Amino acid sequence: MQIVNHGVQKELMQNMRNVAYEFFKLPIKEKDKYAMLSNDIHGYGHAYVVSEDQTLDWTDTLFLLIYPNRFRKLQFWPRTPLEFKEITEAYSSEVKRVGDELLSSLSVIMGLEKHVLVGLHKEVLQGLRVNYYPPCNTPEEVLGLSPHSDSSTITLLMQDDDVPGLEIRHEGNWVPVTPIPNALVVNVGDVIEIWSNGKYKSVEHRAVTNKNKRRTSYATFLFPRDDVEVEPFDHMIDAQNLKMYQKVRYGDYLRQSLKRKMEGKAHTDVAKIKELVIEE
Ligand SMILES: O=C(O)CCC(=O)C(=O)O
Ligand SMILES: [Fe+2]
Repeated sequence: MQIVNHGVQKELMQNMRNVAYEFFKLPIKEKDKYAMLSNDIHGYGHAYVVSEDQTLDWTDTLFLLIYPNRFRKLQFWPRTPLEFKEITEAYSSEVKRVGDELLSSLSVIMGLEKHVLVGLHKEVLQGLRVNYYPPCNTPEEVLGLSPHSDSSTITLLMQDDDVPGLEIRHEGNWVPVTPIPNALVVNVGDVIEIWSNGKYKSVEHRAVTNKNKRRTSYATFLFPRDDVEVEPFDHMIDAQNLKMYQKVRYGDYLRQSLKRKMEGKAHTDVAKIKELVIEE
């Protein structure tokens, strides 16, 4: 879904776009000062290696853990432009407010008290991934971001207003998510899929490239702490809806799925119960 009237000021959204673009415009040498280390998720990085033919996705990314504050690794936060930190903090705190509200509503929709879902995270972790897709001469030959679902609980995504690119898989087809100016796109992530025993499916999506225009997207992921054990809620399981997912430690699940990222939803197999024994 896309949400509007979320209360995040459009000036703040635009400032976030501006500082991110200032960063991606820097020479590679400057950006590489924040380069992601091979065993880490923080910092500036290039695309994931995707398909068997080793095609790279047409994107540069910057990933930062924002909350809880103690998880920040400030050495990976761009110092150019100067306002980057301040604006990223202001933007993220606003998105956090909207995210908390969404988690409360989801909790109620899933038949739980308002605060239960947030509580189950132990702490809600919030990460920001900025994806920068330069214009691409051959958009039919390369993807911006290969098909995947997010390993988060939910994702709140800001798109550029004037350049489409995001597509979701619906009934076997790729359907563009046409940007609504200043809306936030909300994706159901894998954690909701597991908790709901598959009733609310994480959405498979991808980003395509554009021949003439650059595009940037800003994905805020909300997810549980590593030590949280995620499994379907008892009240979502019955004789008609057998338990489809086994208990997984979230940290293990996340690491597994980052390794296999971008093969559609293949990484969710880690949590799926392989053989369902149906008792008469
Ligand atoms: O660029 C987009 O719209 C999609 C980004 C995305 O799916 C992600 O960062 O997980
Ligand atoms: Fe995504």
